[in-house]
Amino acid sequence: MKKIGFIGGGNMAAAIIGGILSSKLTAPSNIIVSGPTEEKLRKLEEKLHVVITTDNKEAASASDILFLSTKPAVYPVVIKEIKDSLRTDAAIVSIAAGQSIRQVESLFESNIQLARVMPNTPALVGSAMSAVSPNQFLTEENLQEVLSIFCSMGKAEVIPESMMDAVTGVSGSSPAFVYLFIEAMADAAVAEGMPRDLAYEFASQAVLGSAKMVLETKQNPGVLKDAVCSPGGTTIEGVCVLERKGMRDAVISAVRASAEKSREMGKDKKESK
Ligand SMILES: NC(=O)C1=CN([C@@H]2O[C@H](COP(=O)(O)OP(=O)(O)OC[C@H]3O[C@@H](n4cnc5c(N)ncnc54)[C@H](O)[C@@H]3O)[C@@H](O)[C@H]2O)C=CC1
Ligand SMILES: O=C(O)[C@@H]1CCC=N1
Repeated sequence: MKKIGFIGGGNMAAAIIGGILSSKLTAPSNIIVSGPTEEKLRKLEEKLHVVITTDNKEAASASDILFLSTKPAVYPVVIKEIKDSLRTDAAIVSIAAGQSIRQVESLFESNIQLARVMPNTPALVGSAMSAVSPNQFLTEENLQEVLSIFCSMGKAEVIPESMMDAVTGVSGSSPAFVYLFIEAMADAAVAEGMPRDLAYEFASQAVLGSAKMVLETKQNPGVLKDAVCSPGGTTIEGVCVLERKGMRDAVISAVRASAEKSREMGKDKKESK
């Protein structure tokens, strides 16, 4: 069984590990996580029963598939630390926003097998949307391994790297936008007298069901929207308010701002000067 390592055991690593374990892709004993804070790692160990270490090199040398799951700013430090400890055929999975394949390759200073991936936190509940871009050295076998990991926790598509900034906005960051939407809908229901827990259940199930309608009926969202708006009814009143308040413009601007930030982070330092 392949060993899977994580350099950095934060939110996204925990979501991916949770996804891998719930789908029973591998046993917790085949997963090793490294990080600087022993106390934080102990919590992961207690919850997920994975192997932990404060030594990044130990995690790197033990792994066939190694996730770089620290913040992008820490990449230069951790890559310098681990680059001489990699297994010969190891595949590196970089999940950092805005870190291009070229940037990561140049930090390793060798022909590493690399997949740039943008997952999202719904991995934890088996509903991730992940995008995978392989570099030229990633073998077909390792690409399939990486895809099987991300398919075990939701959907995954191989995409050209040029689409990665758009992906970062539309699926990497967008869960936060959707949570804002759910929270706001629930606040409104509470204001109308609904208990808070019931309000979250109703708002979340409505979002889940609507998303399933788009995915499963494959109808245009505009057609599905029209079917909810009875003539002279309740829904069109709400739709008119959202249009007046610029909801579409706000959402488009938010997704594009995330994509733009990713693009900016991906520029080489000398390019951005
Ligand atoms: N949170 C999300 O929804 C998503 C995050 N990502 C990417 O995942 C990466 C991690 O993001 P989060 O989990 O949100 O951040 P986080 O802050 O929760 O996790 C980062 C982890 O790295 C650890 N770390 C810091 N310095 C380290 C070092 N020198 N060696 C080893 N570990 C170190 C920290 O202790 C922390 O546990 C980022 O690159 C981000 O762009 C990608 C897609 C979605
Ligand atoms: O906020 C971030 O930078 C990360 C990447 C996508 C989602 N979270």
